Amino acid sequence: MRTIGLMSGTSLDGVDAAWVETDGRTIGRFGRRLTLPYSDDMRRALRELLDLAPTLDPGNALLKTCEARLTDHHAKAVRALGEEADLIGFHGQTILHQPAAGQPGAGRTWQIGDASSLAEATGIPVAFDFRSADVAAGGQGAPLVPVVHAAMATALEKPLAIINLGGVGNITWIGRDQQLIAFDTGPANGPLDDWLFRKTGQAFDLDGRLALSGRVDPFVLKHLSNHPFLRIAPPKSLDRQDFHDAIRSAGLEALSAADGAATLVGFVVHCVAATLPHLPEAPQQWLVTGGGRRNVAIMQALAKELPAPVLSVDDVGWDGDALEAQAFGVLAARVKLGLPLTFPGTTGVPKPLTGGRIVAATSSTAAVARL
Ligand SMILES: Nc1ncnc2c1ncn2[C@@H]1O[C@H](COP(=O)(O)OP(=O)(O)OP(=O)(O)O)[C@@H](O)[C@H]1O
Ligand SMILES: CC(=O)N[C@H]1[C@@H]2OC[C@@H](O2)[C@@H](O)[C@@H]1O[C@H](C)C(=O)O
Repeated sequence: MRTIGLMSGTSLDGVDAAWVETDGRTIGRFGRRLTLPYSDDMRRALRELLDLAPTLDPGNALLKTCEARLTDHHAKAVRALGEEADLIGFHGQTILHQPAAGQPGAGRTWQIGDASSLAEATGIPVAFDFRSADVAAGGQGAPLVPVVHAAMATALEKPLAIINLGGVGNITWIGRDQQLIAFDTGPANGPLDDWLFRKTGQAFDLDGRLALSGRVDPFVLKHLSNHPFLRIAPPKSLDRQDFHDAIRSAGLEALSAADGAATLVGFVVHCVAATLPHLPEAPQQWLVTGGGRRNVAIMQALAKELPAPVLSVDDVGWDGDALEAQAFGVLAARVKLGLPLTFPGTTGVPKPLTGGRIVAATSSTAAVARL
């Protein structure tokens, strides 16, 4: 199947799009990929939505405008890619994530984006709503990408850890017998980006330069490191805003911009190291993906903290900028083929679970024609 995966992650930096040929279990070929960044205005509107999301009415005007703009931005990304495809995997933008572990029907996860409009705009069927069946079954609804990591890592030595450092961090651990364990590690670039924006007006700490010029404050780091999330056994997942209050009250505000950035980097890395007690066996190597792998301060601190070599996924031939988008291309194929998306070891569902829905351009065209 020729698919286009589309991901708009928690860092709100833009839409990643990637072309993949796949049968859902294996990858035939990766094709073109691109990122279509959001304007500052769009990023501001999305961030506002995240703050409002817990009490947001589905008919809210800002929500509707944002959703339409977001969908349009995804359609532009597909057009810019300029590739033919049989299916699009459209993650949408998570604005709220509140799973209720082990309680079927009690949690919720909310990704905005209008799949029918995207199918209409592109003429390609769209797989979407990847997380809600899992949450409805009492799973965490995240992470979803681990099954794709496992498909890509067949030739690599195990046990292996893949760390994704986006707005939030997550880990995929693959054992010698292909056992899969995955969960969110803690905040990653989200709080760091917010700090940089507040203190310097920059969207993020380019290459970690500011953090490298600062010093970790041991008291603030200790305070943050006591967060109970880190001790909870997996499965576990996070909303981008989950650590917001903890970070606000940790004493960060008294620090300089550079020391605050260094301390937040220290915390991101501590969260990764804190996964070790939750893993059946220490990884032989750690592969880092997501934008955080470009932050030199993060990569240096990871290499110091972790007991095995730390590499970027690009070092084993993967594309760390495209990986999540590629994964949603593969997951789209899995939706179409009725293959499971989530597993007891990834989201805590009792047994492997299918998910997602597909909408085709023709159905919505027919619906429009009937009006
Ligand atoms: N050159 C760089 N130097 C430092 N940090 C960078 C660099 N490039 C990207 N980043 C960081 O990576 C972030 C984007 O990462 P990524 O695209 O993996 O996140 P995402 O996919 O939106 O999030 P998630 O995986 O949580 O859904 C940026 O917000 C920024 O903080
Ligand atoms: C609810 C949600 O959108 N979660 C994201 C977020 O960003 C990183 C981490 O938190 C991960 O659990 C997940 O994304 C990746 C793509 C996943 O599901 O594998």
